[in-house]
Amino acid sequence: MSVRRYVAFIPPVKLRYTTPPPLVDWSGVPTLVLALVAFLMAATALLTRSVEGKRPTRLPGPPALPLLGTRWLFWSRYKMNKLHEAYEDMFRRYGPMFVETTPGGTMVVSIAERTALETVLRIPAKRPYRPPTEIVQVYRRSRPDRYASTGLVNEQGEKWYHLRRHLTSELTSPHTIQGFIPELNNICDDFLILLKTCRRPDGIVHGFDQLTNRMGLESVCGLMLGTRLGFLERRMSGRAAALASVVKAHFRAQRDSYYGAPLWKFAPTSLYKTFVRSEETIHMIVSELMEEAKSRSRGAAQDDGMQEIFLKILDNPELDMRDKKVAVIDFITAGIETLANSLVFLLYLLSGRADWQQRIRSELPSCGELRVEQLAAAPSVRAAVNEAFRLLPTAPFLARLLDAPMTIGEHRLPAGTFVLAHTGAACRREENFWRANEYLPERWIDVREPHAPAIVAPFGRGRRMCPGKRFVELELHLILAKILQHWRVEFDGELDIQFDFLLSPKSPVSLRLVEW
Ligand code: HEM
Repeated sequence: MSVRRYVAFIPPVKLRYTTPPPLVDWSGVPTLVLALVAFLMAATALLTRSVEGKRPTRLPGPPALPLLGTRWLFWSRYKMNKLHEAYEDMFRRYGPMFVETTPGGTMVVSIAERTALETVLRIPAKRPYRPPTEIVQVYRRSRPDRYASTGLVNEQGEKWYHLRRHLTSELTSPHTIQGFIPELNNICDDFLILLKTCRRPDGIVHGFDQLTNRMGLESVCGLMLGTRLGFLERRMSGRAAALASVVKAHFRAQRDSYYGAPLWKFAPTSLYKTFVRSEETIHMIVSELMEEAKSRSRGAAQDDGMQEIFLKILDNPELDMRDKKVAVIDFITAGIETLANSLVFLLYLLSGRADWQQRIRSELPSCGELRVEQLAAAPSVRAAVNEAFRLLPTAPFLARLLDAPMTIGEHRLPAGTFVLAHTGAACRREENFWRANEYLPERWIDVREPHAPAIVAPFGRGRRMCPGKRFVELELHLILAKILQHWRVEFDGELDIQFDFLLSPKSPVSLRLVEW
C-alpha cells in the first residue's frame, strides 16, 4: 500500500470524505471576514502599546481587544509553535497567575503558583470537565453516522463517565499491562535492532524522533490490537508512514484551531479541511487495522491475559459500536506522539548525565529480557524518568473548568472558570524544586528541599487522568533500561522544542549511541 494513498487521501468509494456540513454556508462572506480580521489585526498592532498594562481586571494579564480577546498575542508577539516560551514570558510579565481572554470573551486563567496549583489539582470532581477541543467536537458532531459521541478525550459529564467506566478498565488494569510485558520486551528488542540498522559507524542516529514515533505506534497498536504491525521493520509500509504523519498533522491542526484565527468556525478553511482529512485518514487506517486484527483473532485461540484490549471493548454490550471504534482510535492517537516525545526528551536530558547512565547500567542485568522485578530493583531508572517528566513534560499544562467557585489568594474564581494548570512551568520554579532548572534524577532518591512532588503531573490528575499512564511508565522504563544495556547516549547541542498541541522535538533529532 503506498504512502500516497493515505497522505494525498484519495478516498475509496465507501469512504465519505466531505468537508464540514455543520458549518454555516457563508460562501460570499469569507472576503468580508478576512477584510475585517485584517483591519482588526492592524488596529491591534496600533493599540497594543497604548493599552498594555492599563486593563482594569482583578487578575493581571495581557490586554484584551474586542473580538480578538488576547489571541492577537499569538499573531504578533508570540509564535504558536513556541507556546511554552510564550507562557514562560507571560508568567514573567504578569506573575504566576494571570488571565487571557478568548475571541468569544471567555476568560482563561493560567496558574503556575504552587498553592493555587495544588488546590486546582486536588479538586475532587466526580465528572471533571476538561474543555473539549472545539474543532474535534464540531467535526464529530457533524458525522453522527460515524460518531455517537465526541469520544472519551472530548466528552463531558455523564456521557464521559459512561465511556470512561466502560473503556478504560482494561487499559489501567495491572493484570493487562503485566500480561503485555513479554511482547513489550520483543517490541523493545526490535526497536534496538532498528537503531542498530540506522546507526552510522560513528554512532550517530539521524531522525531518531521518527524512529521513536514508530516505536510508539508499534507498542500502542500492539497493546490495543494485540498484534505486531511492522512499524519497526526497516522499510516501513506506506500505511505506517501515513499514520505517523497524519497523527502529527492532526495535533497541529488542533493547536492552530485553538490559538489561531477562528475563521474555521465560519467557513471551511484549509485548516479545517486539513483537520478533517487527518481525522478521516486516521479513522480509515485504524478501522482497517481493527478489521485485520478481528479476522486474525477469529482464527486464533486466545490467551485470556493477552486478549486484545479492543476485543474486550468490542464485546462490551454497554457501549455503542461507534463509540467502541472511536475509543480505539482515540487511544492510539493519544498514545503515539506522547510516548515518542517523552522518550526523546528523556534520552536528551540523560545525555547530559553520563554518570547517571552508568548508574542505571550498573543496577541492571547486562542483557536479555527484563522483568518487572528487575526494573523495580533499579531505582535509578524510575528517578531518571520521573525527573524527565518534571523538567520536560510533553503535556506542560492541564485544562479544567471549575465546577465550583474557588478562592485562590485574594482572587475569587467563579464556577465555570476555564483554568490552565501549568504544572510544567511550576516545576521549573526555584521555590518549588531545588536547582529547579537542572536535570537531577538524584532528587527522587535523596530529597532536597524545596521539593513539591504534588505538582508533577505529566499524566494529569484526578478522574480524568491519562488511562495510559501505567503502560507508558512501564514502556519507558523498559526501553530506557534496554538502550542503556547496550549504549551510552550522547547529544550535541540543545534540543529544539516546539509546541504541536504537545511539546515535541523539532525534527529531525540526531543523537549518538556509543558502545560502553
Ligand atoms: C508519555 C505518554 C503520555 C502522556 C504524557 C499522556 C498525558 C496525558 C494527559 C496529561 C492527559 C490529560 C489528563 C487530565 O486532564 O488530567 C491524558 C489524557 C488521556 N490519555 Fe494520555 N498520555 C500518554 C500516553 C497515553 C497512551 C499510551 C494512551 C492510550 C493507550 C493515552 C490515552 C489517553 C486518553 C484516552 C486520555 C483522556 C482521558 C479522559 O479524558 O478521561 N495516553 N494523557
